[in-house]
Amino acid sequence: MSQMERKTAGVPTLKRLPLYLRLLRKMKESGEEYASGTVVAKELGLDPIVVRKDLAITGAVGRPRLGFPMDEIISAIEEFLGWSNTSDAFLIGVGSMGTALLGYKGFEQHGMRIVAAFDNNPAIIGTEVHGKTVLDIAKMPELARRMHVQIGILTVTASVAQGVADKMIEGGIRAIWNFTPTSLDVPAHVILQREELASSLAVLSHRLLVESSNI
Ligand SMILES: NC(=O)c1ccc[n+]([C@@H]2O[C@H](COP(=O)([O-])OP(=O)(O)OC[C@H]3O[C@@H](n4cnc5c(N)ncnc54)[C@H](O)[C@@H]3O)[C@@H](O)[C@H]2O)c1
Repeated sequence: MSQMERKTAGVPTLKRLPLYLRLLRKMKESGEEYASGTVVAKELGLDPIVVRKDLAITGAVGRPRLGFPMDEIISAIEEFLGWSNTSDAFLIGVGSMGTALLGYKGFEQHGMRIVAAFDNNPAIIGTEVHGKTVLDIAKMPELARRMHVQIGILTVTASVAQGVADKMIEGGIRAIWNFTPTSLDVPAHVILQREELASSLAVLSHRLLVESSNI
């Protein structure tokens, strides 16, 4: 499929697809050969109509009364998310957050491999963190270019985030996963995804507050 033909989906659908994938991989492991939207919806506590629409957008075709052949639906979701080919990523800022992300082995199952980590602190450069030797940030743009790295994970101190993002872009990085609270200014061709634990916590705290006042 060419880039021009590729369908896109809304953010809520994109966020649900990994949940389906995790469940379907588990179902496959336990020997199931077909998956129906109804079963997926029931397992995940979602509306079956929503699940059916989400799965339809991946282009997978269900069989009457059986559902989707397991391998087909799994490949269709992986393909749709761009997870069928693993993309290389650089991580910049090997502090508490960066170290935690470097230690997470699950990213490869989700289409991303952290191939190198960088910092500017001489006490950190050259040390090994979760099996990766931390490199000097000064080498990052040149290495990104040479290795054709497309994804940059930004876990530096907030005040330097823009400058480091500029360096990523200089190195040809096209997608930045921004864990800092800094709003980045980037050219239109660069994809930004901001991760904010405080936003999720706000939802949790508010729901707890409402539930508590209703008891
Ligand atoms: N997204 C979230 O929900 C969330 C949660 C906690 C922290 N954060 C943010 O994540 C970032 C990292 O937090 P942390 O607790 O790991 O901080 P930290 O101080 O432990 O780590 C920051 C790292 O960035 C490095 N660094 C600083 N300037 C640099 C530069 N110019 N080039 C390369 N490396 C540089 C530092 O040497 C350090 O190793 C912060 O911006 C913080 O606000 C985000």
